[in-house]
Amino acid sequence: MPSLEDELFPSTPGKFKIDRGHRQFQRCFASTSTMFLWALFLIALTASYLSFQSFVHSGNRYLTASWGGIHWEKQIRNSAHIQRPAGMSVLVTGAAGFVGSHVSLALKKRGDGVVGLDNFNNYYDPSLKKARESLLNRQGILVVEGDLNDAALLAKLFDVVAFTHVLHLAAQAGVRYAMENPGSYVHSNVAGLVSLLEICKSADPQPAIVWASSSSVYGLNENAPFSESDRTDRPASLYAATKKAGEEITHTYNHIYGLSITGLRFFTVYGPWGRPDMAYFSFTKNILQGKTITIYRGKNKADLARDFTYIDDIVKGCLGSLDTSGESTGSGGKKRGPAPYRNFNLGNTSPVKVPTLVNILEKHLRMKAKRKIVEMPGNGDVPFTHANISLAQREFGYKPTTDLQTGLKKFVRWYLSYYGYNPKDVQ
Ligand SMILES: O=C(O)[C@H]1O[C@H](OP(=O)(O)OP(=O)(O)OC[C@H]2O[C@@H](n3ccc(=O)[nH]c3=O)[C@H](O)[C@@H]2O)[C@H](O)[C@@H](O)[C@H]1O
Repeated sequence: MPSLEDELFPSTPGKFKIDRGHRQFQRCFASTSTMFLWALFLIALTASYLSFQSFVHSGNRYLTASWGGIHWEKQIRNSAHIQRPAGMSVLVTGAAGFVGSHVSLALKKRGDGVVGLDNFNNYYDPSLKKARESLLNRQGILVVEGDLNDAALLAKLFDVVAFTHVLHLAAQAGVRYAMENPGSYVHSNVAGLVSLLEICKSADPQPAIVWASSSSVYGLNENAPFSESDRTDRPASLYAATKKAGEEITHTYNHIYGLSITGLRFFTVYGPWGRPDMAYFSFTKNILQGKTITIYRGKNKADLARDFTYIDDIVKGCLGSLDTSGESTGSGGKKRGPAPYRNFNLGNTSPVKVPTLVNILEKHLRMKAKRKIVEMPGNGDVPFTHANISLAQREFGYKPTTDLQTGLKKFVRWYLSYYGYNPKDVQ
């Protein structure tokens, strides 16, 4: 009997004498088999294509990802290592940021384990973030470069370390920038927050979460000082709206999954290693460079005022919140009982007018500012902020101790040394 190959491509046509019926049967059989072979061939081809694609995809991840591997995991474990009895291992998001770097150092200093996460974006000079990272590295704190929205990275971090706490400070900050780049607020403050909470809720054990909300949630509230029980449903900027959304989103995760949540409403935090986009920082830079500074003024020529809060006081507030956070009750995505849900004001309780802030800077810099006073543009600013801190005082003894004069003096000293000014030339 001829082979199928012979039948398809006979070497000597007419070699075989086959009767009609038999020939028809053979043709039919041959075409079915051919189709079968082609089908097999196509399936094999598709399978190889798909596995090649998946190889390329995963290969790319391993080639481009800045994380992963045995050495990396060892570094993470070392960084998270707890060195005091009953200490905590904390994942600090935004660790290369202003507040994040200060709190990370304070945690490490008292013997807690710290792993940082930061995307080092260029909202402001990333070299300042890198300089803060170097400080952290010198104290044995690793800062992983990555975004909150990278679920695979977050999951991996929780695979490697059973974090007891997450201090979530990574965010798109800045009130006025929200009009320029609204998407970045949604990306970090809403999508990024949910991405982080998804991992935390599934973790076993679940960590307790302390995160940065903002005084801006009070928006158009006119009760002074601002209390946690005041209305927060009239935000004046998209930034404020995303922080308010964060408070609602975290409430949901507390309610459904038993995550312990503490939101901290920071009031205009300032100090050494601060954020260049903030007024006290950019005023300092411009005064030193002899440039004009723009000072906003409210309705009826009323000066704007802020409850400026010094970084060391904020650090104490963060530590107090972490220490009293209580435990999450769920595990692996299942709630086992009610967990704490808290929001606290962390302010200074003594608002200062913006022109007074400028007077203080002039005194420390021994230079006169060139002032331009303009009416507050409708860009999300609120006329004043003022914190009532009695709740945080009661819960964890929060008591700010640095006034604006003292705090700005420390900031100016840091600024001059960091940017290489000779203080004698300035002061
Ligand atoms: O507590 C918060 O939750 C927020 O605090 C901070 O916001 P703000 O209180 O707006 O601080 P900041 O920009 O320093 O402006 C201070 C004052 O200077 C005025 N201001 C500002 C710029 C300028 O050129 N001129 C001017 O008069 C301005 O009108 C204002 O009156 C954080 O940036 C924010 O991320 C968030 O954390």
